[in-house]
Amino acid sequence: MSTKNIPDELAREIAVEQAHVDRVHEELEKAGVRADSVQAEGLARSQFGRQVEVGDAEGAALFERDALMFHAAKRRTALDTQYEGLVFGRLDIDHAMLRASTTGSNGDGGRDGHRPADGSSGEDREVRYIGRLGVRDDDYEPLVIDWRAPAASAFYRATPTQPMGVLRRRVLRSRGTTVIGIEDDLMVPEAPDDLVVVGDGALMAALTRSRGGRMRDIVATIQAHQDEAIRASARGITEITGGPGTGKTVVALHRAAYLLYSDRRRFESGGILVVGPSGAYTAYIERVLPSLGEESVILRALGDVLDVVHTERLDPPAVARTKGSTRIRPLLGAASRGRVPGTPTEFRAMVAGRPVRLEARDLDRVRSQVLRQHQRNTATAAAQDALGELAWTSLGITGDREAKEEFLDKWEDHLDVEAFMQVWWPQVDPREVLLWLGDPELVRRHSRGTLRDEEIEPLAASFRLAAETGTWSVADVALIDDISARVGPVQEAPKEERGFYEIEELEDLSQYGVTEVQPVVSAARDAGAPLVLTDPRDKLLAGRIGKPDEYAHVLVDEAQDLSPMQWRMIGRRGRYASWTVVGDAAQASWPDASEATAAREEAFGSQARQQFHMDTNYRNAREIFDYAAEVVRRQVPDADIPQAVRETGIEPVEGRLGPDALTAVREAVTALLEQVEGAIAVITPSTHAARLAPVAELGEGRVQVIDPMSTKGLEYDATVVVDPDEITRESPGGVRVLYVALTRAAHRMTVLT
Ligand SMILES: Nc1ncnc2c1ncn2[C@@H]1O[C@H](COP(=O)(O)OP(=O)(O)OP(=O)(O)O)[C@@H](O)[C@H]1O
Repeated sequence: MSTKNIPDELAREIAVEQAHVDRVHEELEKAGVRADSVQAEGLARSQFGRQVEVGDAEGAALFERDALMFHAAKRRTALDTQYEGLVFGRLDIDHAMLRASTTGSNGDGGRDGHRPADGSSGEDREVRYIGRLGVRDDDYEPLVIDWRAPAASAFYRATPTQPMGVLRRRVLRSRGTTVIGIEDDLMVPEAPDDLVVVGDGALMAALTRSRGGRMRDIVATIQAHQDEAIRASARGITEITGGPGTGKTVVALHRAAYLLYSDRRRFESGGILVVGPSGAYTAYIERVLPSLGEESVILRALGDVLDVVHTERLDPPAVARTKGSTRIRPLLGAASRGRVPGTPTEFRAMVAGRPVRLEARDLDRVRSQVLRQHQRNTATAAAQDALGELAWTSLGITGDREAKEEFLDKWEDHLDVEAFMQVWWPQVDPREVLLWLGDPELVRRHSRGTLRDEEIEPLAASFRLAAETGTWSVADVALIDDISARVGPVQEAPKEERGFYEIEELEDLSQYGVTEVQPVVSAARDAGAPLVLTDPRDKLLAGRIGKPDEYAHVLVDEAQDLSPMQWRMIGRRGRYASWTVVGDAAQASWPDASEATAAREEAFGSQARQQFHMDTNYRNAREIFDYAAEVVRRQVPDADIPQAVRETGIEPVEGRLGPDALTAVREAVTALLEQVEGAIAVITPSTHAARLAPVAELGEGRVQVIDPMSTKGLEYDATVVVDPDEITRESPGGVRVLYVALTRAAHRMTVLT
């Protein structure tokens, strides 16, 4: 075996790998040119009709190639945007060893690479390169194998105890198309003489690097137990649990890429939805899938699940708790079924020569009866029919079938009836229902004892705040979705319905007891044009809420934080989906675990489960994680505590905030800016947030001042955790939220008490 890290040897090895990487890029260039010409040719054919007769078989082959080339080109655009190498791994396999082993045969996927080109010996030896996508040469020989292909699995699964025929696993580090480093792991006790071993191991190199503002993929260093979760069956519910920093998020994202590879037809057309806690989180992870060549996954924060509402605003914890609990559902149900404020309480007209008079009680009865069977927004015709029946009954005529039919026929076409229906049964936007609930009396009446007295006024006040500020809160989004499922999608008013005569009719509504008419579909929403809305009400009601999109796979991260109402919202999008669910109970901010579990079970249905538990912390230096674990263990004795693998010898620094918090934090940040190269977060409770904001100006964009809840799922090179006691006090999740804050730093942490 050769000696480690001799510069000449490393340079020689890099040159060998560079030669192969160059060849791959040449091939990819050729494929790009072919793709362009195929695209141009396809365009010419579609423009001039099918002038060239192509035999069926040839046509099919051409189509296949078109698709392949197009796909390669599409992926290449994704790859161009990031600098990590296309080829990142190499396996040196000994097939004789593989045959001799009794345990190592699974998952090898057969011979799929090529003979060593670098002078290494042996008939049984094979070299396989692993990359972000598969590339073949003109003879269809694989130059690189897609990391998700079965033939690549040994790259992730081989270990010294189960080498799967692998002698050496090599990770190539590249910048653009240039190989800049090599990290080898030997799978056998002694490497054959021709196999040089360099580097200190790829994982440690990856973990010690500095953290920027975006999560990076881990395709070159996926660990065996992570690979099992990534490649697990696409069916049913896959649960990934584990403590902080154990790679749950990054593993789940690689799983999404794997699912697309393994069943592209199903998952690309059916769609994959990834839901995370906040906009900061989706911005943090948004590069991972494109860097793996996948762009078709939809990322949504909990405040962005509906197409027309985008919000980051959080309610005060107590209000968020009321809104998140299913105890609010009776209120939403009653409000959605109730009388639309401002609509008529009486109907009077002459129909078929007979005077009809219906009172509030009659109208309420018809409304309840229709809404027992229909969604309000699609039940206009049913309501008009039911009202006609009641109108007939109210006349007290019995046994005259012909007269009844004549009456109902007239009823159907009557202009007064039509005009009445327009105002009595308007299309109801689910968001308007919430605005009605700004009235505490209405909340009290409709909630029928399911809400506590002290919950009612703060809840109503939160809807009034929405109306004043023109912003919904994150918890409101699930309520809007719930009401939407009850009232049904708002039907776009067909243009002819707003004919001239109707406008005239609508003008004289006082005879129906209507005092004020508000157009339910506002002009701004009707036009569909991008408008800058300044009126708070217009802002709240912008866009039209349609039916929820459904997906083939739903991935929920930080699942422990979803409220029961949020589970219901996500469940509506995954009724026929398989799921990947990622979470850690010890980091939960939602206080009522059992209610959330019930809602989550309902969303999953009876699908089969598979569970994967991650127990190695790859994020935090051991010293930092020990500090955090100590804090959480005291109050959450059953917390799922992982093992941190990386020691730095640098303990967290404890200091005092003192009377001048800004100076103390500024000093801490200034010191950290010297010590780390990447991102730094000042994690502060809201009490200090405004005062500490100026610290963000230090360090040219490297420093962020952020609240503890918003750091969910994120990580930094270093953190300053401000006033941990206050973080615990102000967060609904208490010490669990402090635990989140204390586990965000990879390399250094300062805690100011
Ligand atoms: N196999 C690996 N190779 C390199 N880095 C890894 C590996 N697994 C995890 N990591 C890194 O560990 C860090 C933590 O990963 P991730 O954010 O996915 O953890 P998590 O379990 O979701 O954490 P939390 O629950 O605290 O949000 C990331 O920087 C990730 O890239």
